[in-house]
Amino acid sequence: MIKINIQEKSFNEIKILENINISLEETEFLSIIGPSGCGKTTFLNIVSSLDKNFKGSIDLNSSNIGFVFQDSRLIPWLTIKENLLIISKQKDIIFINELLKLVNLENLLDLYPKDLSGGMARRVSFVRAFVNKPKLIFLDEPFISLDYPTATALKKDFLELCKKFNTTIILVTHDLSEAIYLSNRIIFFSKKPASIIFEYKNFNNQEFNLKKIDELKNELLEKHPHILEGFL
Ligand SMILES: Nc1ncnc2c1ncn2[C@@H]1O[C@H](COP(=O)(O)OP(=O)(O)OP(=O)(O)O)[C@@H](O)[C@H]1O
Repeated sequence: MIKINIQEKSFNEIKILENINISLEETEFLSIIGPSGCGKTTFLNIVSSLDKNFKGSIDLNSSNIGFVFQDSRLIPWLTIKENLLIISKQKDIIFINELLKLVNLENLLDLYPKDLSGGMARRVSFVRAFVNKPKLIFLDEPFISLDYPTATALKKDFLELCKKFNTTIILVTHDLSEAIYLSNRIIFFSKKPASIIFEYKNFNNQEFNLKKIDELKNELLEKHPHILEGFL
């Protein structure tokens, strides 16, 4: 069980987050959605212990965590193999090869990041998050600026990896359709100072079906129009 209790986070006496209490079961996939600038990245920085300057407490139940960011953050002078090995605690090239195979990247090991397309580099950054078999992965808008087919294929493969390794996920996104497709729980933040305004849980989104996702989205927005507060 992961326990997040953020009573308050401020920058220069401006309150950014308040009263955010979340308990997360293992293997849950939680999406956090909220208006631009409301404090989602600030939240992720606190929860992932990058930022310890806040009132409250975080209990992750594990220190083995992975990250995926908006950009790939691969080290340009290292090959893909070296980029993955450098963060691998076990230096386990067999496991890395297996991961790359799962996302159809097995032929890239000796290439450099500059040799990859943006979509392939982002794929590698997803693989990198799994290299140490983390209990928990944090993702900050990881599908942003990818074209639709590339993002869709990557989302499918990512869900497979999450299932295979029983990983708990916290994803920050602007995109409600993406959150509905990927997660089994969505928490909506208000505009700044962000607090939880709504939570949506256990919806049936097992298969990728655009029509179904749109229906769920429209139903949600019709029943709970206040979740759009701050977006408009
Ligand atoms: N280091 C900092 N010092 C001062 N203010 C900051 C700092 N980091 C973030 N902020 C402010 O905190 C607020 C929330 O920023 P944050 O990046 O967490 O929002 P966000 O919801 O992730 O935004 P976006 O959706 O645009 O990515 C913003 O007003 C931002 O200017």
